[in-house]
Amino acid sequence: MSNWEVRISSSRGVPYYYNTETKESLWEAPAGLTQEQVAALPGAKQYLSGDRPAQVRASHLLVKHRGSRRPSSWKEQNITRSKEEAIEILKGYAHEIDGSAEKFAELATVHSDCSSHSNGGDLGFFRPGQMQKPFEDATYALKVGEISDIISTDSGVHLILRTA
Ligand SMILES: O=C(N[C@H](Cc1nc2ccccc2[nH]1)C(=O)O)c1cc2ccccc2s1
Repeated sequence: MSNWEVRISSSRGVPYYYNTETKESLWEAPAGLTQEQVAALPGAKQYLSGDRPAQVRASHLLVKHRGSRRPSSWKEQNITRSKEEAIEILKGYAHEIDGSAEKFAELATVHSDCSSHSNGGDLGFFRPGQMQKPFEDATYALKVGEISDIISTDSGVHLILRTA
């Protein structure tokens, strides 16, 4: 079939159609595709059927490493730890947090390499397409009040607490 897939526009937070072969983008479904064919496109289930709540809210505790997109933070001008070290550090925090939302906010405030540390790690509400994909997927997979396993994005390694 065609090389079309459904993506989300991060600037508009709405779905669009992208042809991976021609690199063409369309706001509306490509002509010539039946309803069934559109529904079967990669990404259609996730972005077209609206099976994800419009927005979620989460806090996170980020530990950056030398491979992070921006290996610097309010805490440390030049972050040189390895990803493996960052994971070990985060495992220690996860153990200390032990499922407590209060402990999560406390440790995020002191230890998170994200500027959201100043608000207990709270990122506020966000919609599909606004945060890095692994972070978004991990958040949507959580129930409200649940804390994620360690997840990795281009920014570093995170623990996520879904709050809404
Ligand atoms: O991207 C941010 N901060 C980056 C680190 C980072 N990378 C992230 C990737 C996914 C989710 C949160 C993330 N925070 C930085 O400080 O280098 C954000 C900070 C804040 C603060 C308040 C609300 C949203 C955001 S998003």
